Amino acid sequence: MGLIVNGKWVQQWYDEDSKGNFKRPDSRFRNTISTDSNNVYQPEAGRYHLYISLACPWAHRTLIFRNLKGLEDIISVSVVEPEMLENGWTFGDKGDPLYNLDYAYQLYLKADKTYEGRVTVPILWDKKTQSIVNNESSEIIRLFNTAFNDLTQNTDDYYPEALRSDIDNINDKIYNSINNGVYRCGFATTQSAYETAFDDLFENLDWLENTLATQRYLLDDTLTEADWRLFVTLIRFDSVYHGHFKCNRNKLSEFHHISHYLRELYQVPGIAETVDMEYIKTHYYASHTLVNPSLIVAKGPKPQFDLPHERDSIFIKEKL
Ligand SMILES: N[C@@H](CCC(=O)N[C@@H](CS)C(=O)NCC(=O)O)C(=O)O
Repeated sequence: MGLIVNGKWVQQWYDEDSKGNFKRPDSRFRNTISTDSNNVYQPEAGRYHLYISLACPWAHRTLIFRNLKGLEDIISVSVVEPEMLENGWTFGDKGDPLYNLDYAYQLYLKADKTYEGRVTVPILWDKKTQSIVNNESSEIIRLFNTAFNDLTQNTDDYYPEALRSDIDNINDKIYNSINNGVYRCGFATTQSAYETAFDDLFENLDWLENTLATQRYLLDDTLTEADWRLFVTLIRFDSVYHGHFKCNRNKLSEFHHISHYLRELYQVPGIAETVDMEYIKTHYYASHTLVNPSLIVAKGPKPQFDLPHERDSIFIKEKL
């Protein structure tokens, strides 16, 4: 674990404030892909490459959108090693498919030799200019949602115009309390920072359980980006966050409606293959040396996301 300082990789644990609250830094590469004539990054098949970790929930969002939007033949993808230790994300024996680099930080320096800061995934890379287009998942999924539609003819829209402000509002609520909330629990370094994050997380999971009792998705009957952003945290909850990050007031499987909602999303075509629970567990348990110094990977639980769900029957019945 570390960051780039003065063009060099330096080992360092995550940042926190004076009260022991975990601080996630802002992403630095924020370009877009569009047919705008003055935009450097045009939608082209084979031009872009996505570097991800299957463990990282933010990277997971981008892999999901690549599948949902039929971009598998347009944007290539590669997966870093599950463990993230002294050198940060590493490419391992398989190597970096583009430049045969060893570490993701070398890619950041290749894109910008003056880059300073954390080296995070996902990374959307441009093979043509040999630079990073964007390393912020919330923006990459929106690019994937529309930028390549003319190439794929896939016009499925997970951020429809009419729902944008509602999606943005719900994303903010869920990001702070749930997506980043589990990290605020796991990486807190004081009891009070942990307890504040924990209470906030479970208050919002209670709200979610009640919400999903009466509506199928976060934005009523429309499956949107907001659901996929939430999904990546829910799917990791019982296997990782409950134990490793001490989010243990309840298991997610004890929330009836959330569990059925989670199964429904998992069973959408193209999604199950984006989830590799053994890789996910290996990353968290065997990378966070401060949280789990033995690096022993928890053996359970056995995921049950393939079980039937009742979302069709409940919500169709309601509409009759
Ligand atoms: N805001 C970024 C966050 C990405 C992020 O924090 N990724 C984590 C993995 S889950 C990472 O690469 N961390 C490495 C580090 O901070 O050193 C996004 O959504 O893309």
